[in-house]
Amino acid sequence: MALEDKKTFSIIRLKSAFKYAFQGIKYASTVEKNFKIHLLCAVLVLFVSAFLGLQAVEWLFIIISIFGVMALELINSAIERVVDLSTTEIHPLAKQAKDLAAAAVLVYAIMAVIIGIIILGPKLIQLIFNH
Ligand SMILES: Nc1ncnc2c1ncn2[C@@H]1O[C@H](COP(=O)(O)OP(=O)(O)OP(=O)(O)O)[C@@H](O)[C@H]1O
Repeated sequence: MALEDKKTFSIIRLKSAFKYAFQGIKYASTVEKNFKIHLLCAVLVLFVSAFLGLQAVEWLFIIISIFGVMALELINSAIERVVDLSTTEIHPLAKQAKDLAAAAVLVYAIMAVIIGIIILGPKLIQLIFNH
C-alpha cells in the first residue's frame, strides 16, 4: 500500500472511530438513565462554577471530575451489555462483574463530590452568608 493510501486509510478509520464514539454518546444520553443524570449534574456544576468564577486549577479539578464520572458511566454501561450478551442466566460472576463496574462509578463519583464540596463549598457559603 502506498504512503498516500495509508494516510487516507487511517483518516477514514479515524473518522469512523469518532462516528461510532459519538453514536455511543448519543445512545447513552438518550437511553441510559444514569448517564442522563450525570449529564444534568455536569451542566449544573458547570453553570455554578462559571457563576462563582473559578481559578484555572479549580476548573481543571472540576473538569477532570465531570468527564471522569461520565467516562466511567459509559464503561459501566458497556460492561452491563457485555455481561447480558454473555449470559441470560443468573450467575454469581455476572453479578460480580456488574456490581464491580457500578462500584467503579460510585468510587469516582464520591471523589467528584468531595472535590466539588472543597472547591465550590466555601464560595457558595460566602455567597449565601455575605448577602
Ligand atoms: N445475569 C445476572 N446474574 C446475577 N446477577 C445479575 C445478573 N444481571 C444482573 N444482576 C444483578 O442484578 C442487579 C441489577 O442489575 P441490572 O442489570 O438491572 O443493572 P442495574 O444495576 O439495575 O443498572 P441499570 O439500571 O443502569 O441497567 C445488580 O445487582 C446486578 O449485579
